[in-house]
Amino acid sequence: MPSEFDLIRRHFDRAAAHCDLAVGDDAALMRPRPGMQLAVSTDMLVAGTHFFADADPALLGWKTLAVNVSDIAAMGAEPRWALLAIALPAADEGWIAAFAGGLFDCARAHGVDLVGGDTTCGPLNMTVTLIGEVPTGEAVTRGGGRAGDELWVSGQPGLAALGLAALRGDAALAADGLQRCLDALHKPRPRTALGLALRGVASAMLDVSDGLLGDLGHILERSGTGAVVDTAALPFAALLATGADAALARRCLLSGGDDYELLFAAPPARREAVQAIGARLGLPLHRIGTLTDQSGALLLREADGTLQASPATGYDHFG
Ligand SMILES: Nc1ncnc2c1ncn2[C@@H]1O[C@H](COP(=O)(O)OP(=O)(O)OP(=O)(O)O)[C@@H](O)[C@H]1O
Ligand SMILES: Cc1ncc(C[n+]2csc(CCOP(=O)(O)O)c2C)c(N)n1
Ligand SMILES: [Mg+2]
Repeated sequence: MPSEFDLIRRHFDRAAAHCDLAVGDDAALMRPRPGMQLAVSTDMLVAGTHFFADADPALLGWKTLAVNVSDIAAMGAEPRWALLAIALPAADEGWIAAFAGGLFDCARAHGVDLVGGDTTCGPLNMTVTLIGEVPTGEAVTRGGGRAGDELWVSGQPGLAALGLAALRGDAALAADGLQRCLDALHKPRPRTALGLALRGVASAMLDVSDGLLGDLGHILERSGTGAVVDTAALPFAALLATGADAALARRCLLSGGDDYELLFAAPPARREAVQAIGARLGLPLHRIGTLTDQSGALLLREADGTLQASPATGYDHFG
């Protein structure tokens, strides 16, 4: 049976590109580049709550890091250093090797060093702490939105929630649609390049983890604004193309969660700049509404022009 230290050495100790001291000592040593602020975030994944216990370990490794990279991207920061705290029910080396493979794939794709962590025996869960860098004063927070700013969302929110609904037997999807939804659920692609490009363009930003309307509520709260969301501008077509029925597609897109898309506000004068960023990155950016001066009020404008108030509720672990 491998020891805790065998596991760390074999699976989690890899060359780190931009740190003075990584895995193996009591603490890691990193130097932020001059003129940079640190952006620090942590996110935990728990078996049964965030994933099914029999999930593919390589995909789980990817997602464990990706959901944290997404938070750093949402600040307009560059992800740099990660710490991984993991509890494992057993020293299953095949499982751990596959998990580490997926995690390091994501680390390589986003320029992240794994610099430390903690490995214990216990119910399966993992927590990554991710440290990023952003030029001092340039981070994009949730609180900079102003009435009149336009609201945008990247990519295709709703796919992951549809995938989860399918796994639970609550949605019957066409085979290729199901594949696309499961890929979104299991392998989120954090929008790092978009987050960086939106520095100096977006007035407020966050990543959508708990559902579009619920997370929009955080921007409204921190920015002291309201919002009108045009449901006709939301990207339903790709969800309907999976074979999902319209009511489920709407529920998944508006409040499903697990999207890891960026939701941001930008002044109308920056509309062309936003569109140019989307074109350069080959990433659809949807202009889905406007911030208003009615603090906290979230309204949905339907295709026929009618306005209806909507609660800004999203995924709630205790709700
Ligand atoms: N136990 C805690 N102690 C201190 N701060 C916390 C704690 N839990 C959450 N926070 C802070 O509360 C804020 C909101 O946390 P939350 O986890 O909802 O972030 P999020 O980015 O909206 O969601 P996600 O967890 O999906 O990334 C963050 O600033 C986070 O650091
Ligand atoms: C097995 C299983 N059950 C439910 C979900 C959905 N889910 C869990 S937590 C969460 C919000 C983000 O969490 P947090 O705010 O903790 O980052 C979502 C959308 C899933 N992916 N797998
Ligand atoms: Mg977040």
